[in-house]
Amino acid sequence: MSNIQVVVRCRGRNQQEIAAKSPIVLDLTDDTFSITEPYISINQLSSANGILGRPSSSQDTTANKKTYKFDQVYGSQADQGLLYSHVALPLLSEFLEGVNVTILAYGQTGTGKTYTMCGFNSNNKMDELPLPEVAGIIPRTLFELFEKLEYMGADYMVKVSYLEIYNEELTDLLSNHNRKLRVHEKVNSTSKTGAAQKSVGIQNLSELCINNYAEGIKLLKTGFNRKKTTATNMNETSSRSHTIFCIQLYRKQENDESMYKVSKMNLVDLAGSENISRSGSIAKEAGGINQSLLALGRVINALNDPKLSQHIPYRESKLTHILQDSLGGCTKTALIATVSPAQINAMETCSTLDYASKAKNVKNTPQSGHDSEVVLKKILVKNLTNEISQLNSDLMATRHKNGIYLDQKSYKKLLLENESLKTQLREGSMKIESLSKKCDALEQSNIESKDELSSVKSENEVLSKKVGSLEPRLQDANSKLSKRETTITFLTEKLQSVLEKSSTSATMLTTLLSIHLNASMDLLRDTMSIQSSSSSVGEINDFQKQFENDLQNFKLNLLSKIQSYQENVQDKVNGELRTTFESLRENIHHLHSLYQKSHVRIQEAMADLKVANEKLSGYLKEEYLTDVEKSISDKHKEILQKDFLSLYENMKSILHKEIERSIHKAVKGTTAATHNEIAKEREHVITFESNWKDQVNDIVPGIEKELEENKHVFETSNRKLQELYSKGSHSVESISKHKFHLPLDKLPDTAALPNISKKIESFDGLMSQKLQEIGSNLEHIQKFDAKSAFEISPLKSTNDLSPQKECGNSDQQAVSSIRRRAFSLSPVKYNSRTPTPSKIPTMKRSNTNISNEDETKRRKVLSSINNVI
Ligand SMILES: Nc1ncnc2c1ncn2[C@@H]1O[C@H](COP(=O)(O)OP(=O)(O)OP(=O)(O)O)[C@@H](O)[C@H]1O
Repeated sequence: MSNIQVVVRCRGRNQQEIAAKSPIVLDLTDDTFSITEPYISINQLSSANGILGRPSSSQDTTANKKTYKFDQVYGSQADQGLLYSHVALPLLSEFLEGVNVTILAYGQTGTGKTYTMCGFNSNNKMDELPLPEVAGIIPRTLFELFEKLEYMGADYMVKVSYLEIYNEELTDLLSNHNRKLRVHEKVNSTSKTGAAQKSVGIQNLSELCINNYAEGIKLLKTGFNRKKTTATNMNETSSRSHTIFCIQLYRKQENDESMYKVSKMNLVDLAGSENISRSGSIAKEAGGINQSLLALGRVINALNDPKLSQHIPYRESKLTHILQDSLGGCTKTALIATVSPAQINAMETCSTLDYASKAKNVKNTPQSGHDSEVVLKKILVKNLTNEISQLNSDLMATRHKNGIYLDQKSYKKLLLENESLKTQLREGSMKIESLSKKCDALEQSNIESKDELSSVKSENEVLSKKVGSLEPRLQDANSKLSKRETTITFLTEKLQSVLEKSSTSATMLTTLLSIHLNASMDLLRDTMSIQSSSSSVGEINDFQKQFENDLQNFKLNLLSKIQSYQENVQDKVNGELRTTFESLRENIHHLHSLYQKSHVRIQEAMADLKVANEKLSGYLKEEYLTDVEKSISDKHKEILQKDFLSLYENMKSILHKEIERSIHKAVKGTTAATHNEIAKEREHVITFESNWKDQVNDIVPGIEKELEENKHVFETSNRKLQELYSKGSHSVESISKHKFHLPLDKLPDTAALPNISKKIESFDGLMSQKLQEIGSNLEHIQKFDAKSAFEISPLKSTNDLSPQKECGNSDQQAVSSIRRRAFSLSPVKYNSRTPTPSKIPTMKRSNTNISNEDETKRRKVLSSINNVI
């Protein structure tokens, strides 16, 4: 078992951070690289963004410092080569030994994940060697892999694939086809140990063979350019997706030549783990990215916690499902956490470091040698042969025809795919339907919530109106209360003064009474002293005593009464009035607190309403409306497509009908016109025929006569010729006889030769005279024809029917053409040396208005009549 190796890479401050004058808050043991003291501290707990998260127990925390420890820490001075040689190269060696390895780059957007993994930019050319300084882990690994394989002289095969995970959707970055990719678990039953091993694979993902570094880098570049990137606040070319570049190595085993060891290297560039609002990424997208990253976090948490380790939630996201083996599985894994040193990113840096320190505790059980996946050579060759034969059959099919052709198997496969796509489409449309229903329901609920909102608003308005109306009343009550309070104090004061006055007057009264009493007593005493001598002194004494007693009683009575009155007043003032006053005050307080509570409640309700309103409008703006817009546009597209198809069909049928109707009309019109023409022509022909017959009847006897005469001349000439011939032949025979039977000393008689030649010459003259006579006769016939209503027209051969040619021909040509035509019609063979004019003249109507078409028709008719005749 070994822990995931966790490495932190801190880049230097970028332009944005420098421009923001954001100070460096990260403290590293070494600005380049530290493996012996791999500490990293954040200097400030509070940042511009607020309080940073609480440190976990494994971190040292002083008041303003939070320190983490990792396996390796790289600073801004560390270059690509250094990181590669310490992190990737050891893993490459293990990979060559047959161990599955994974390197993950994790961190906030713009901190250098893609830089670390690929190092591409528009200027550098990775396909040129030596590798540029900025080349990241993938190009360096590809280069080193082939170097090592060549050095080892191993029998190997390398395949690569490039996968993108964007919003939980998989894309094959090395394929032009948009085939649906599916994560599936496969069982590698060909393990050497015989035990069935499970691994996660991706159906339909292209795995392309590469033979050298250049081929590998070409594929990497192709896939890299297809990645989804957007400009965010933090990075102009921010990768919005997770990508996995996978290298698979099949290496022949040294001890068993029939077996190939298979190892896999996953090079993962994760999407930014940023805070949505700060990075400026689209909410849904960031949600999708974070869903995978959160799932990754949960997997790491579960792997950390023995209680949760019973069920590791690998299937919560595509990313964790695919990387199942890399986290807590049989793969040797390294995580590179990239961070920014600036204070403005301190929050994200802290959360990245927290994440990374949790990952540090995850334990994997990398397998090497006999435990790793082994494939029989036969199976490997069989797989490859199948692949090649399929490609070949596709190629053959394509070569034999133009366009894209597939062999039967591929076609069937395509059909199956097509069928499954159709099913998916159906499912999709069903989903759309259900979604649109949900949309409707949402719309309904939205309307309801709007209604609710408006009713709450109106209630709120009523309440605020009530509050408004209550406020002056409360103020009124308050002022009344204060007035009453002043009245009460005034009254109390008055009462107090009255009481004081009454007590003083009572005292005064008592003193006055006692003075008076004392005076009366003195008077009485005086009277008594005067009357002491008298008899009634005893009575007077008694009366005096009685009077004194009564007076005393009265005094006491008065005092007690005054006291009770005073107490009564006091009680009244201190008791009832106070209680009334207290209850009044309490009431006012109660009323005030009630007012304040209702005010607070109303304000809370207003804030809640505002939040709900914002949420609703945000939801409506960002998700609901986008979804609705998308579904509406999809529906629109679908409807438009349908409409277009039906329109197209309608147009087609209308056009067909129109064409048929036009053809029918044209045929009808042409037939009628033709019939008309034929009828007209027939009339013409009939007239011509009768004329012709008349003409022929006139001409024929002359011709017959001429012929008869010529016949006679011919016969005589013929006879003469025959005679001459027989004579000649006799002479020849006799000559030859003479030649062969005469003795050599006897020469033939050459004196007869001049005679013979003379005879031949005279015969020749006779013949030419006769021929001249025939010619003049024919001229005579022609002249005769020209005078009549018809002229003898050259009956052209079919090749000479064009009117221009006819018009352009000279008389000479016309005559020769008459002759040619006549010969072509005559059964007598054409003799170019002695052309014989046709005995049956062809005719042409002298009327020049007749169109060429009519002319042609007429000629045809005449020629056919000619033939018949
Ligand atoms: N260590 C480094 N040295 C030099 N430049 C760096 C370093 N790290 C990153 N950069 C530069 O910072 C910029 C952003 O880097 P990068 O695109 O790799 O970020 P990221 O983490 O992959 O972002 P995102 O998640 O948005 O794709 C790039 O221009 C890159 O060249």
